[in-house]
Amino acid sequence: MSIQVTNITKEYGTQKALNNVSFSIQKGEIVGFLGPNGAGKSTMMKILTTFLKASEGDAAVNNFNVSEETINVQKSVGYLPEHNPLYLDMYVREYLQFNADIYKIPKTEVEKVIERTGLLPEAHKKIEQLSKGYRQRVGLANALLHNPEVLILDEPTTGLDPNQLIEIRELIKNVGTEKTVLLSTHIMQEVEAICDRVIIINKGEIVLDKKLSELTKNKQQIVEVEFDYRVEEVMLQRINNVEKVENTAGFVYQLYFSTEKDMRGDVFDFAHDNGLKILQLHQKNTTLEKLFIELTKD
Ligand SMILES: Nc1ncnc2c1ncn2[C@@H]1O[C@H](COP(=O)(O)OP(=O)(O)OP(=O)(O)O)[C@@H](O)[C@H]1O
Repeated sequence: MSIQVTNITKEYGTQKALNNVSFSIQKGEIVGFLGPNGAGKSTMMKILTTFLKASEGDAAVNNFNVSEETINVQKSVGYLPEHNPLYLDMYVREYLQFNADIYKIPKTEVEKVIERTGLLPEAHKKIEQLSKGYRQRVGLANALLHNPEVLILDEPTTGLDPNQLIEIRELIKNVGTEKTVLLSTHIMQEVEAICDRVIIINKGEIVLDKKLSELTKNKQQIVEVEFDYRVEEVMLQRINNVEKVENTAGFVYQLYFSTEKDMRGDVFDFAHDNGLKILQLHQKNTTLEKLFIELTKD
């Protein structure tokens, strides 16, 4: 098992940030740790990376106990903290070489991670000159330097613009083909885009732990479609299995279906039969979003 958490409780004074939390993550899984602000995500990650001690319970990373075998845990884990601390006046390559020296990592590894994280064009720049997306890449490169088996990423895409977001997600997905990844986020689409499994935490307790493939088996489905022309909602209601139609903007419609069948083909046929052009068409899975709201509301 890559990560094993058993009945972890963490108290800050009288406040319980984590309450009897247990889960395990197998080698090679990419798991999204999803929860609203203050749910306890960072606290859990700090315990797994040995920065904090739990008040009660036990955890192991790569089969090393976090309170007894801290050095081995640190060797096994690459950690990107929420507020990625960087020495802004250092150059990218210099910063990574500096960290490699501290941990006695060969310089050749620095070049490997620079290449792997797409930092080559920026490696000669000062960190302060980099965009937020590239700074996150530096953080990720730093977390990968010692080639750890497990990556723990605390909100790695917060504050990134849509292009950077896609790039960093791709990078994480790529890295995740070889490593176990636990990443925290508030963003459901992120989990859907990157993860195999989702753990939702609310007020220090796990409220859901499921494979994404199990969630998508759900029968609810929304197809969002943009036509080149206005369409009467009663017309759209004629498409098979439509339960509800919403005109969300201009000629954009959300069609709610209650079936496992992928309905995009039927929407395409509808457009074709009615002489409409489709400007965009995609299927949205509402399950995770609905579950999140349901499970984390007060
Ligand atoms: N050092 C601390 N001292 C006291 N309380 C703390 C400390 N760190 C966190 N907390 C509290 O513990 C709870 C969980 O915080 P944590 O940072 O783990 O949540 P989170 O899910 O990571 O939130 P966010 O998404 O906002 O980063 C919060 O109520 C927070 O205020």
